[in-house]
Amino acid sequence: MAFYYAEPSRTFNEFLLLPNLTKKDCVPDNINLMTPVTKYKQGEESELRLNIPLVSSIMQAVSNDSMAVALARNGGLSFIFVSQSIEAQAEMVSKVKKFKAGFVVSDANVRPEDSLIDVVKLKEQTGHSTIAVTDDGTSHGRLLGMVTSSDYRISRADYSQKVKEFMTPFHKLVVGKEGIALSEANDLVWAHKLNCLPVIDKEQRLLHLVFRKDYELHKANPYELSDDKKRLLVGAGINTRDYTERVPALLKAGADVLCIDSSDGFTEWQSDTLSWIKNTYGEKVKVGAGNIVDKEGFLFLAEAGADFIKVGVGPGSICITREQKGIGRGQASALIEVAQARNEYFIKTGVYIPLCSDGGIVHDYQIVLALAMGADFVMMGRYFARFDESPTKKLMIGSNFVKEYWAEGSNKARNWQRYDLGGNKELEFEEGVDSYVPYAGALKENVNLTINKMKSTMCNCGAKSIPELQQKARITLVSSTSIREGGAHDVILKENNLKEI
Ligand SMILES: NC(=O)C1=CN([C@@H]2O[C@H](COP(=O)(O)OP(=O)(O)OC[C@H]3O[C@@H](n4cnc5c(N)ncnc54)[C@H](O)[C@@H]3O)[C@@H](O)[C@H]2O)C=CC1
Ligand SMILES: O=c1[nH]c(=O)c2[nH+]cn([C@@H]3O[C@H](COP(=O)(O)O)[C@@H](O)[C@H]3O)c2[nH]1
Ligand SMILES: [K+]
Repeated sequence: MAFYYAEPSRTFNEFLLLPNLTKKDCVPDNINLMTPVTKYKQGEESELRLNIPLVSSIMQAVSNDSMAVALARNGGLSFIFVSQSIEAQAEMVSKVKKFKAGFVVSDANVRPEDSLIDVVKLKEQTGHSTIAVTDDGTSHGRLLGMVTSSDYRISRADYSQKVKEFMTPFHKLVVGKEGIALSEANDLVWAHKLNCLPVIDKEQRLLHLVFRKDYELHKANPYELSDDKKRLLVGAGINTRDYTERVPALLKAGADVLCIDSSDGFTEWQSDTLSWIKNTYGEKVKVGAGNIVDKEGFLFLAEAGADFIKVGVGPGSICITREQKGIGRGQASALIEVAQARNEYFIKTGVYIPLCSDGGIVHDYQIVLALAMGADFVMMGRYFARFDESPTKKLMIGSNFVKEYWAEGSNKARNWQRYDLGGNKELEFEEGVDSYVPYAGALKENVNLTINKMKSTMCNCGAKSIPELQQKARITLVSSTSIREGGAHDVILKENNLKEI
C-alpha cells in the first residue's frame, strides 16, 4: 500500500516568525551572516563559507560570469550554468577567477589596418566607445594605439580611413605595467586626466583597461568572497552524464565548488557521479547534490558523499514540474523534514551537512524563514534574473522594463544537447516556462537592501548569527485570515490614484 503523509505539504507563505527578546547588542551591525557551504566535522569549520547566505541558480538566464563576479563581490556565490558546452562553461569559470576589481578585459578591439567603418560598427555592437588597437585585433594582442570618440568626427568622416591614421598611437599613450595595483592605476588616471588607462605586459601585450568612470565601483566591498590568492570564489553546475569530462575541465578552470543540477537527486545517477568525483579526487573537491525533499533522499545523498544537499522539487517561480509530472512537495514541509534529518545525522555521525533551500523565495523575509527552518543558504533564480548582471536581455514592455527569465526545463534552455535523452522528440514535454521578470537595477543595491531587511528580521528574533537563529527561532503556521491581517487592510490606500479635490 502507498505511504500517506499525515500532514499536508506547506509553503513559506504559510509561516511567520515570532519575536524573541532582543538584547541591546542585537543590532544590524552586530549580525554575522557567515554560513557554511560544505560539510565539516563537529568542532571543525567548513572549508568553504559564504559571507552572505545567498547563491544564484544554476540557470542559463541567471548565472554567467558577470553574475558570478557581482555576487561574489557582495559575499555570495554563483553556480555557473551547466546547460552549455564544457568549453563555454569552463571559460566562464575562468573569467571569474581572472577577474580583478577595476581591471577590465577590453571587449572592443581592432587592427591598425581596419577602417573607421569597423570602429563605428564595433561601437554599435558593444556599446563601448573606447577601442583598443592591437596587432591581431584581439583583447590581448600587442597594443599599438587607442581610439576614442574624440579621435574622429562622424559628420566629416571618410569611412574607409584606416585606423592607424587617426588612432592615438602607442608612443603617445600613458600606460600601466603588469602588476600595477588598482590604487596606482587610479593615481595615473587622475594625474594624466585620462578616461582610460591600458595595462600592458613586458611584450607590450594588452592585459586590461582601467576606467576613470569605474572608480566609484571600487569602493570597499566588505563582504567580498575570495580565495587565499584574492581571486573571487565561483561554483559550477554539473550533470550526471558527462561528468568524467566536465569536472576535470571545470576544476582546471578554477571552480571552487561543484553542484549536481537536477530536479531529482534521489537517483543512482547522482550516487554514481558523487562516487566518481570522490574516488578520483578525494575530499579536496567539493560537490553538492540534489534536489531532494525528504529524509530518505537526504540520507541517500549524505551516504553517497555529498558536501551539501539541495532541497526543493517544484517550488520555483518558473517551475511546472508539479503540474506536469505530479512530483514535488511544499518547500517549507520539505525543508523542515530534511533539516530534522540533517540534525539527527549530525548527532549520530558528528558530520554537519549544510542544506541549500532552492527555489520559491518571493519575499526577503522568506530567506530568514528558510534559514530559521534549517537551511544554511538559499538558492534563487527569479531574484537574481532581475538584475543588470544577469545574462538575459532587458526589454521594455508597455511602460515597464523587464528582463527575460526562462526555466532550465523549458524548450528554450533545452535547445542544448544534454536534453537529447535518446527518446522520441515528439514525446518530450516542458517542465518550466519562459517568462519576464520586472527589471530591478544593479545587484549591489538590491542585495544590500535584502541583507538589511534580513538583519532587521533577525534582530526581532534576537539572533546574531544564522546558527543562533536556527536554535532560537519560533515559527508559527498562519491561517488564511491571519495572512489577510498581515497586509494593509480596511484602509483606502493613497496610491490607489485618489485625486486630491
Ligand atoms: N528543482 C526543481 O524542482 C526542478 C528543476 N528543474 C531543472 O531543470 C533542469 C533539468 O532537470 P532534470 O530534467 O531533472 O535533469 P537531469 O539531467 O537530472 O535528468 C533528465 C533525465 O535524464 C535521466 N538521467 C540522468 N542521468 C542519466 C544518465 N547518466 N544516464 C541515463 N539517464 C540519465 C534522468 O533520470 C531524467 O529522466 C535542471 O536545471 C533542474 O534544476 C527541472 C524541474 C524541476
Ligand atoms: O520545475 C522546474 N522546472 C524547470 O524547468 C526549472 N528550472 C529551474 N528550476 C528550479 O527553480 C529554481 C529557481 O526558483 P525561483 O525562480 O523561485 O528562485 C532553480 O534554482 C531550480 O531549482 C526549475 N524547476
Ligand atoms: K527518484
